[in-house]
Amino acid sequence: MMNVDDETYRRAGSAAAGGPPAALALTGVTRRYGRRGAAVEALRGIEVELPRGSFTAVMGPSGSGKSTLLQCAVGLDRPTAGSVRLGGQELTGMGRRALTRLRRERIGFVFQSFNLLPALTAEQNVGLPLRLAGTGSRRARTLAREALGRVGLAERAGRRPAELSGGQQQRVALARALVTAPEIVCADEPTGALDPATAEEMLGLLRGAVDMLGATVLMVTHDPAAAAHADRVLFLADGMLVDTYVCAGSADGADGAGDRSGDARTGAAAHIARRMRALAGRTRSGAGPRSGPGPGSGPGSGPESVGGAGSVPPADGGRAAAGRAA
Ligand SMILES: Nc1ncnc2c1ncn2[C@@H]1O[C@H](COP(=O)(O)OP(=O)(O)OP(=O)(O)O)[C@@H](O)[C@H]1O
Repeated sequence: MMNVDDETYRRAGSAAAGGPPAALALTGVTRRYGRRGAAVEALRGIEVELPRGSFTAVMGPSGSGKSTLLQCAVGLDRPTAGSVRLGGQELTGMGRRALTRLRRERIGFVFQSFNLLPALTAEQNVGLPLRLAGTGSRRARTLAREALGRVGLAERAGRRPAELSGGQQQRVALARALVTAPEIVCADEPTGALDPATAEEMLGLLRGAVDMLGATVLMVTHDPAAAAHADRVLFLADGMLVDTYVCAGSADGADGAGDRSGDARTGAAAHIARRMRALAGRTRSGAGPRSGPGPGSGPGSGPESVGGAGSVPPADGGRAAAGRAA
């Protein structure tokens, strides 16, 4: 395993390189909350592209901007500056209704707390996005059953959430996220409420959605073992993208490419955990979430970079690392 340059991601995802547009592209994304002296810069100049059919994890200390990044990426929040493109379409200028529709039809969501409707059966929950998009009930039912079959819950289609275990509920949520064949699946701590064995099952299903269905997954997690299932891990600190790690099992991992064994993942998880510890140490030692605009004191601007080849050179306030993750 190693931390390699993200050239492959740039090539695979960049419309500028003549290929199809990336599933998702963030350019110079900044999100500032509040005003003047009380302003918090939750994101500062994020540059990232997610190629189609890739699995990207986002990690970082508490308050580093992970949720804000996810929300800006899927049109739930609006960047203060910068561009967010889904399949080449710019989201930042879209109206609220158009964004709601786009999210419903083109983005799948999986949340830590499952977010299933308790009065509906598993099948009805999974079919709901289709029904909202105008699909007829019979067709929605067929597709929902297929999606439930893919997560191993065909037999539970008639159960309500309260009659399912936590892991089963999260599998229903994944089936619901995938049923519209979305351009991106956005997973916010999808294993946060699951025990380790159930979490592994869930991550295997997410990984399978990428490998078998060609889904593009963007997942926020605090868990290095979960992140190790991804192709690439982005590390945020103080609103900046300060490091990236390409997992061994990724087709792009130069060392151990394609090795998705448990051993490879364990090694990747240990490596990711070390980088997180380094980031947490740096954040504790003085670079909390920034107040007010301006470059300078983030973890990426310290005397040494965090973690290796994808890290931030000290002089540029983090923008170079952001560029490398594009
Ligand atoms: N609505 C808001 N108003 C003001 N500040 C906000 C708002 N949302 C987030 N922030 C601030 O932006 C920064 C980034 O927050 P964010 O929730 O994105 O971090 P995070 O990495 O997801 O944290 P955690 O791991 O604790 O969930 C924090 O300093 C937070 O306090």
